[in-house]
Amino acid sequence: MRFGIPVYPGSNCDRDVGWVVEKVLGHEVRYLWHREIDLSGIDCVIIPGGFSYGDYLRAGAMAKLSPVTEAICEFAEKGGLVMGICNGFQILLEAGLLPGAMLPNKTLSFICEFVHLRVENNQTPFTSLYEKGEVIRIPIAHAEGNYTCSPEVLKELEENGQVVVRYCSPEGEVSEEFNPNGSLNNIAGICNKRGNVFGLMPHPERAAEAILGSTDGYRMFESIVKSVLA
Ligand SMILES: NC(=O)CC[C@H](N)C(=O)O
Repeated sequence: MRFGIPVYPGSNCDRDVGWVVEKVLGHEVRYLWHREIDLSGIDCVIIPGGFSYGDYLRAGAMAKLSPVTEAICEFAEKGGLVMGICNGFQILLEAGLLPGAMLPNKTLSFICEFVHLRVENNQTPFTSLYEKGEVIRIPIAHAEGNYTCSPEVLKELEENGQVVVRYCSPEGEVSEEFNPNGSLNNIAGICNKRGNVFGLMPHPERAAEAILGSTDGYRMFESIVKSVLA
């Protein structure tokens, strides 16, 4: 299958995601410069992390206006699979493909560390190869990962199972102590109602090979392949 990876001025994880897709997963990649509008032949879009447009205004606020983002919105509208990692998640929020917004981390600092996540929903195309309730270890690296939304949206996210991964302790306990950035309800990643758009702050591509210290992120890529080729 073929993955599309948009590249905005300031993206910096595009090649990391491309490496995992091509060299580890063994599938095809097409890099999509931010002016690209043709997504034909692409089975899944992965919006990579980084600092698109220097994170000016707000992270993702300017990338929302790029031609490729409009094309990604149309792709998602048609049911195409879209995963946004870190800055990619921020762009999905700004573009309105996912509800809510990001605030600066509660620490008011950039955080780069391994965290634990509890898989809350394994009925998505991105998480089907995990167990429900499984605890995985994946790194975060961001300054604006403090997810927020209205009480109504939060209720809806929780009731619909749209909270896909949550920050937790190594044993799976969800509490303020194990919330690195202040995110509402320890939310680390959410999907849309339809389930074809998924955004998360942690970086699965940085936990996809043993040499990186964890392979827990790899099954997200494998889950996508399974759902597209099944
Ligand atoms: N690795 C990333 O994508 C993080 C950068 C992100 N723009 C931030 O909040 O700092």
